[in-house]
Amino acid sequence: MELKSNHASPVLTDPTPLNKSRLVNRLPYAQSGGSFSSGKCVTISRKKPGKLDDVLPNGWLDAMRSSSPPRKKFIIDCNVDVPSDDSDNAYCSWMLNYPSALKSFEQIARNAKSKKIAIFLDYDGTLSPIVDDPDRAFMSNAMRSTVRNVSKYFPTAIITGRSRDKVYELVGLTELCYAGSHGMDILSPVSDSVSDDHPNCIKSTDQEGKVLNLFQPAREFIPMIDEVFRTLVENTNGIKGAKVENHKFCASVHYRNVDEKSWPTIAQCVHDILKDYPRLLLTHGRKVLEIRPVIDWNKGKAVEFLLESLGLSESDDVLPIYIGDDKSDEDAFKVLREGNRGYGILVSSVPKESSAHYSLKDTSEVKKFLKALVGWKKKLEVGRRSI
Ligand SMILES: O=P(O)(O)OC[C@H]1O[C@H](O[C@H]2O[C@H](CO)[C@@H](O)[C@H](O)[C@H]2O)[C@H](O)[C@@H](O)[C@@H]1O
Repeated sequence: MELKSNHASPVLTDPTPLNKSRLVNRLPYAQSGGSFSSGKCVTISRKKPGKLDDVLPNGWLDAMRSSSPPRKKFIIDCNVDVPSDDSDNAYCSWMLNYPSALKSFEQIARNAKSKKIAIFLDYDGTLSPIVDDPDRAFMSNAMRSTVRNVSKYFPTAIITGRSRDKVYELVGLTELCYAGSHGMDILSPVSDSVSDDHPNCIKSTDQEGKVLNLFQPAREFIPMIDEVFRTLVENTNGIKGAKVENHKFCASVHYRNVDEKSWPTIAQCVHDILKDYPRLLLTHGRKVLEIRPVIDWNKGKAVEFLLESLGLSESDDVLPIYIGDDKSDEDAFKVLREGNRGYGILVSSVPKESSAHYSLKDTSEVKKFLKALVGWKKKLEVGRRSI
């Protein structure tokens, strides 16, 4: 499989040649999955959910079980108290590798002093706590006003797995840049550093009529995702608690509210779909299975693209800070760590392997950290003015 990693075309070239089975499929964007008898078109029946006739790949169910462990209530402070149980103990030793961004604030501020900070924020689990109903994952007004203040002092972007429209509806701040569908849908400032004749980049306007760049590297997948979304809705219809979301460039199947006994059925539905769409792949989020295009694009690439759009990619005096809680945020943490360019901050109340540099326990610590950044910057500016 050939991956083109430049901005111009991150799309993976079709991994399977056009074959007969593709011609007989009654879903226009699906491939294979049907039988072909010479010259005759055979209608493919969609499988009824629950028919476990194919073996799920190893690890699917384990990954589903381990995703999004319950949040831990903190009664201890690793720096002060003696850990009270094994899990506290494990968390405290994990924090030696991922120190608290709040407790390390002075150190972060020292390194940021002569640099331009750019802030990248994930939404679910970072700005709004994880809740059972994805449609009710509201951010508090206090968090909203904190993010608004952050954007007064630093270029700020939200990078989320949700659709761009949905996250804008939830955040509602015109001052920010938004990247939806894990970075596959970016609305960013028009900049000289992003070429005008970019095939995946068109001019668009925001809610206030401002001209912006709209970057959608998976544009050609919109009808395919739409088709997959409709099939998933149909096939998971009988599974109590299942919820399917269409994020335009990816689709999500939530199983947080599904009885664990039915998780194999959910997994099978998704597995069956993926067999018919070799240009789509599965990723695991927090109690959610996500189906997205096989393209060389992720939240890390989105950070790089946004830095470029903001005119911040070419200098050493830029310090990007990315805060996120999910597996998909790891791509962004990696970009920052590997390029030795900034700080990844993982939001987690349980130990997790991560490429982040620091950690915060939950959304309330995220708010404290963002407030601390604003307070520090304000002081710095007052200090500079009085010199
Ligand atoms: O990249 P993010 O902003 O973190 O978005 C990732 C997914 O977030 C949402 O699902 C998660 O949050 C829900 C609300 O708290 C929760 O019910 C669900 O279990 C979590 O997986 C969103 O609904 C997904 O579509 C995003 O992909």
